[in-house]
Amino acid sequence: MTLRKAIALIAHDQKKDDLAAFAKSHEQAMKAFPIVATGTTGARIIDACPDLDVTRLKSGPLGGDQQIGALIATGDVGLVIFFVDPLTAMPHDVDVKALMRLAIVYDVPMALNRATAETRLKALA
Ligand SMILES: O=C(CO)COP(=O)(O)O
Repeated sequence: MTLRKAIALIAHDQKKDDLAAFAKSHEQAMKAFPIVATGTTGARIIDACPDLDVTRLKSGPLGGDQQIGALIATGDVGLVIFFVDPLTAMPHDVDVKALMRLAIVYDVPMALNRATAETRLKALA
């Protein structure tokens, strides 16, 4: 991991199109940061934004959310953008909750929808 803290990108399945479009429209701003992403989300971001420096972790249900939580705990993540699907039950809901908890514990900004993500990226620029 570089000295610059990473932006973590995560999206539930129903929100992956939205996050890929969001990343495309903010590619320039995000290019200055290493990106970490859960597995399937990361593949979508790499497709949409080939110039971004994306490290793909495990898929969310297989531990990817927890890996991002661990990176928060080690101080390697400076911003989490997580497009959450509020209408679908997830088998790994406890992992998502644990990730949110660590973002709170370590006071790392966590954008859970596009409107918040826009404000956070503007703040970074
Ligand atoms: O499930 C997720 C977040 O909880 C996202 O994982 P994927 O990016 O692998 O779909």
